[in-house]
Amino acid sequence: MASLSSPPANNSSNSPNPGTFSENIKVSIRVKPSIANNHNDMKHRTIPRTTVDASWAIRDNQISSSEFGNFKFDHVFQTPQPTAYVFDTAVKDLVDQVMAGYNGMVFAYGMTGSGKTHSMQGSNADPGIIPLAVNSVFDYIGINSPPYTMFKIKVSYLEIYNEQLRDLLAPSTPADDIRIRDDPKRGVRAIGAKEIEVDTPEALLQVIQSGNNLRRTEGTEFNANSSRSHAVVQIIVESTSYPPESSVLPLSGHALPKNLGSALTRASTLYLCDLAGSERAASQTERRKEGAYINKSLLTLGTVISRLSLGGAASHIPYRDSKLTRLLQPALSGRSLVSVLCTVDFSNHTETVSTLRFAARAKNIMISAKRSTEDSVVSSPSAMSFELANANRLIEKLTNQMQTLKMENLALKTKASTGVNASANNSRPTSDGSVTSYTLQLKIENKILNERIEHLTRLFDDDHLDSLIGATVDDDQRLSPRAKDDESKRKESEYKAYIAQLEKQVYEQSVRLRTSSVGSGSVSPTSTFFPNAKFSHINNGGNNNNNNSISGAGTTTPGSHFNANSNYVLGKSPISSSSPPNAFPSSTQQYYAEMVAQLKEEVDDLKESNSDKDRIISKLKHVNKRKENLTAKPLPPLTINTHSASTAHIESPVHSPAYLRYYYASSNNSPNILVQPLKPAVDEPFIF
Ligand SMILES: Nc1ncnc2c1ncn2[C@@H]1O[C@H](COP(=O)(O)OP(=O)(O)OP(=O)(O)O)[C@@H](O)[C@H]1O
Repeated sequence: MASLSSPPANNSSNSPNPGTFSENIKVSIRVKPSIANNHNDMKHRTIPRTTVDASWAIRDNQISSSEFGNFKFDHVFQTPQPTAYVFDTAVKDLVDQVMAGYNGMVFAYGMTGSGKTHSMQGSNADPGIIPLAVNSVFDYIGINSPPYTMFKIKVSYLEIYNEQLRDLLAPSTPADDIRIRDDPKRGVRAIGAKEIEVDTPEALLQVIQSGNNLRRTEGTEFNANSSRSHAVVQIIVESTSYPPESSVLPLSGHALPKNLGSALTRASTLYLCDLAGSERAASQTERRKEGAYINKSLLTLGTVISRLSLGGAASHIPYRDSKLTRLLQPALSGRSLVSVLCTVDFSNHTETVSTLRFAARAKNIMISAKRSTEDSVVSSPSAMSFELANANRLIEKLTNQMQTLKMENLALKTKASTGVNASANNSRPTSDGSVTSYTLQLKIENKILNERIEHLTRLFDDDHLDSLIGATVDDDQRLSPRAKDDESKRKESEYKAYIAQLEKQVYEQSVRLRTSSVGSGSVSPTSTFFPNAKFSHINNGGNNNNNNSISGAGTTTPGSHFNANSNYVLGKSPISSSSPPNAFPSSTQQYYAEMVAQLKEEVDDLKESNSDKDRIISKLKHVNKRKENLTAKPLPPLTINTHSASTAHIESPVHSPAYLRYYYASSNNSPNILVQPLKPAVDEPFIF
């Protein structure tokens, strides 16, 4: 296996003697899941069958067949290992070594439909080696890079279609303008190909995606989405490492020295290739022509690999026989680290054997990778800004990771506590998930704000207010809350005064009864004597009845005094003038007592309605205050963690379930919102 003759690749040093990295090419096999494992996925029924009957066994990274023998590799991957596992096992170290100044190449090789594009490009659900390598590059810059090292990342993306080079980042560039030449600094490279500098993984992935969109794919008999070209992403890494004295760089706010003296610059390239698949003759002429070119370049690649595997014994390596081998020459020539991923589908034994033989030959190739290095004098001003940029990238990355973890954590908690069964798509954030989530968040925020405005408008609407207060005081007049309050208080004091008056009468009558004889003839109080009157005014002083007249039997007219023409009269004048003392029956005292009790009840009712009003008024004051607060300082936005068509998980700065319930439950169109308060007011999350 690999022997190291240099310090570990990520141990970047400023030693003038660059390390040499000697090892065999790393070769891995990835076995496409069988149709039996994918019976729901008809697109896997693409590989032509052969009649060879052989069964393959996999053990300890060795693939064996009784008919074709044993093949031993660095790794053999099978379902259900995802591409991330393949990457971590077979590619990640190589990417780190490229970051430390070595050239490196990863390519997928195999027959059509066996999973090269699946492995290299992948999908949102199962990202491929290319996007994983991109993230790894920036991880290195943010986390593993040595101090005082600046990185510049550039990318180019070329396609070789029918032996013609095509720039996927500048498709209008004529094929003839892109030439493969020896560059004294970077070795063999495509001159004229566009290189785009990027400083975030997102930007790099976007550039690659724009190239993918231009890549030629066609449906063939063997693969519904077959790559008809070889695609080569080149990530060019330029790094500058400052000498240890850089550590005396003044802190920000102070002037930097004019130059930092001698620094080491390195340039290395990571080649990521998704090759077109070897294939049998197609029925369409166009496909046949493409297939011929594909096969020819793969044949040359096979020959180059075969010759390289002979070591010093091979006299001539035919790099120039195809554009593919010429472009990959720097990576194949033994100076680069190489990891080959061969994809096989056991359902086609002939192609499987052919691929395994290619892989076995590649495994024999010994490489001796050299770390590029060059002394240079670098002036300083950008040093700190690079450090800052690197630190910012790290912060951004860690923040994103934290967000993802929070989302996953919340989704898991929610699932555990509510039994909500998130779909596979929801359980894993997708690359465009944040955009969708952000849009949803804005929509919901918008909805909440609109509803709050409506709610507050309703509360402040005079009609609504009157109906609220009118319901408790039974007042036809549409008064302001304050006027209604005053009115109610006034009535209460009238009642109290009247009760006092009645009590006084009762007292006087009882004194009189004690001192007078009781005559015949009685006046029976009836329930109509004092109906549940709604007194507006009670004559409580200064009138002709000497404060003692009151009448009942029927309703009183609001605002009127008690009517003297009533059926029953209680008062000094009539009693003293026309009735004998016995005009007051013994039951009268009891009656008065009942009347007093009844009036007390009414007073209590009034008090209660008063306190209802107080509550409403204080609520209105509270709402008013909140309205002012809201206008002055809107509530912090809710954070949506995960969502699906029907459920969104939100962290809310508001700790009131009732508040949230109000704002979400009022619309039928709103999704179910699962709210987890930041500082939970309740133990369990609640669902509206
Ligand atoms: N390991 C795997 N796991 C799941 N699906 C796979 C796997 N390998 C391949 N497939 C599926 O098989 C189909 C063909 O794969 P893919 O397009 O990657 O083949 P290819 O080798 O790139 O073919 P071509 O050379 O024609 O471009 C795709 O639908 C892909 O998703």
